Amino acid sequence: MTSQPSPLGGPPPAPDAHRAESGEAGAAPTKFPKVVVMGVSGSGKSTIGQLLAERAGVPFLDSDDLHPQANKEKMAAGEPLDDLDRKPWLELVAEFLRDSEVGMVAACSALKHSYRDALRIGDPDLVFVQLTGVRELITQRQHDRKNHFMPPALMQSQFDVLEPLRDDERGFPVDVAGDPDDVVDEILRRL
Ligand SMILES: Nc1ncnc2c1ncn2[C@@H]1O[C@H](COP(=O)(O)OP(=O)(O)OP(=O)(O)O)[C@@H](O)[C@H]1O
Ligand SMILES: O=C(O)[C@H](O)[C@@H](O)[C@H](O)[C@H](O)CO
Repeated sequence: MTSQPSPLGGPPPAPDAHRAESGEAGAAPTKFPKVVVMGVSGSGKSTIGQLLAERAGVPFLDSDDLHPQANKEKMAAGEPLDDLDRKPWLELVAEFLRDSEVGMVAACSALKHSYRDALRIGDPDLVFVQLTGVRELITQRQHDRKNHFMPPALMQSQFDVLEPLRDDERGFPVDVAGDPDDVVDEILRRL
């Protein structure tokens, strides 16, 4: 990972920024983990991921920025990505996760178990926050969003491909019906 401009955004690294909120006074600060905010298109990965990173004081990576141009063009043309399209992209995201010396938040669809396995190569302790919600709500939000390469016609394939988190995967689902600040409050409580 040398020639690519860094898509890592957010404030400077602050490894101790996330402190135990309910711990006793003087409790040791907890180190913020590497977190992947995952889910189908329109579930709010970019919105929630960015806000979570801001509130935790850690860098944010939007994995959409790492898609090869060919992937973006394929989606824009109404064709869903397949495993082969996603493989090099997931490897790149895993590299960013591996190379970060501090906790961070990445927004990445990570729809299948095998994709999450590929990301865990970057950090075996990754925590996945799966954004969930009623399909109509997510589809509506995705539809209402402007200026994005992902066409609403691909929503069906996103839900078809999604394999929800299994019990043996570190992480938890979070409902996205509420406003973004409330969703992030819940994530911070549960991390
Ligand atoms: N909790 C929320 N409440 C209201 N609107 C939301 C919420 N979360 C996201 N949105 C809106 O829904 C739309 C989709 O959100 P966003 O772009 O963050 O999703 P995404 O999962 O990153 O999508 P994609 O993977 O296609 O980039 C945006 O217009 C965003 O402002
Ligand atoms: O795995 C995938 O199919 C892709 O990552 C998509 O989820 C898009 O990147 C995203 O939704 C578009 O914004």
